[in-house]
Amino acid sequence: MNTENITNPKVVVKDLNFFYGNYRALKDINLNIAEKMVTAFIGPSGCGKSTLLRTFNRMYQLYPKQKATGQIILDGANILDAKQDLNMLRAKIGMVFQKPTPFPMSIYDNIAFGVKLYENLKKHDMDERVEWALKKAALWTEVKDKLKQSGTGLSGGQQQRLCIARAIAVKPQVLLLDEPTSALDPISTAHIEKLIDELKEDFTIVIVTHNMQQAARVSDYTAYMYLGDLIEFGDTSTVFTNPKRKETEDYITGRFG
Ligand SMILES: Nc1ncnc2c1ncn2[C@@H]1O[C@H](COP(=O)(O)OP(=O)(O)OP(=O)(O)O)[C@@H](O)[C@H]1O
Repeated sequence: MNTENITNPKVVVKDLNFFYGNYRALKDINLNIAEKMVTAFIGPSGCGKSTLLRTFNRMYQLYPKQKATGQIILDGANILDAKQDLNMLRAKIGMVFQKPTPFPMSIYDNIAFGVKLYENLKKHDMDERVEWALKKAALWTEVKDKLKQSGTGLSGGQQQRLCIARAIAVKPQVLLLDEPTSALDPISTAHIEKLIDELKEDFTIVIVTHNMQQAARVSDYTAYMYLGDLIEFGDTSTVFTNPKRKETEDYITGRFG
């Protein structure tokens, strides 16, 4: 049911369970993530959206009591496998958080820092990469004359675009966005939504959002979750206009949640 219409998925989630200690926060999730499309995870608070997103780059690895079972397959390999190199994984799967988190360094270095972890570029090539990432993140014209200034001096919306530029600078295949606009004003939010639409030309995007209008605007596919279960998954227009499950309909029409 959760894989229909996605014939060539970028990421395949198979029988995924997630545990915080003894608490099972994700229950037998099966899901295909379409390549170079936007997939949104929606559902009421605590349903497991962020937990699911974070399994994709093994964020939970930092916490000994957290555990995932099942498979998440990227490029034919299970990224949950103990043998998976986490640095390589995070180069392939980038993440942007809810609150803009620029490093306390210059705009230029915010971008170059991550690239240096993976590639040994000459100054000219690094300059080009920084410009490329800032252009992709629709921030270049605003910052090109102040690349040496601190990233923390930018506005909230600009900081979030800097974080997106930082994530894409290492040329990941998948970009995870965890409520990327919830700390932003409506104009900055519109800017980021437009950007998401442009970025899917190059990247596979997965977004967690509390805002259903946002999910409807930016995503191609939507997954509705409740209490750790994936209740419904499908193309966004169907999920929003003609959901198969009553629980989904109650949530998206605001009768619940
Ligand atoms: N560090 C943790 N330790 C124990 N339980 C946790 C932890 N983080 C999340 N949980 C629990 O796991 C479940 C899923 O949480 P998660 O944050 O993934 O939900 P969410 O849908 O993203 O919620 P929200 O929309 O409020 O951010 C919730 O019941 C939550 O209380």
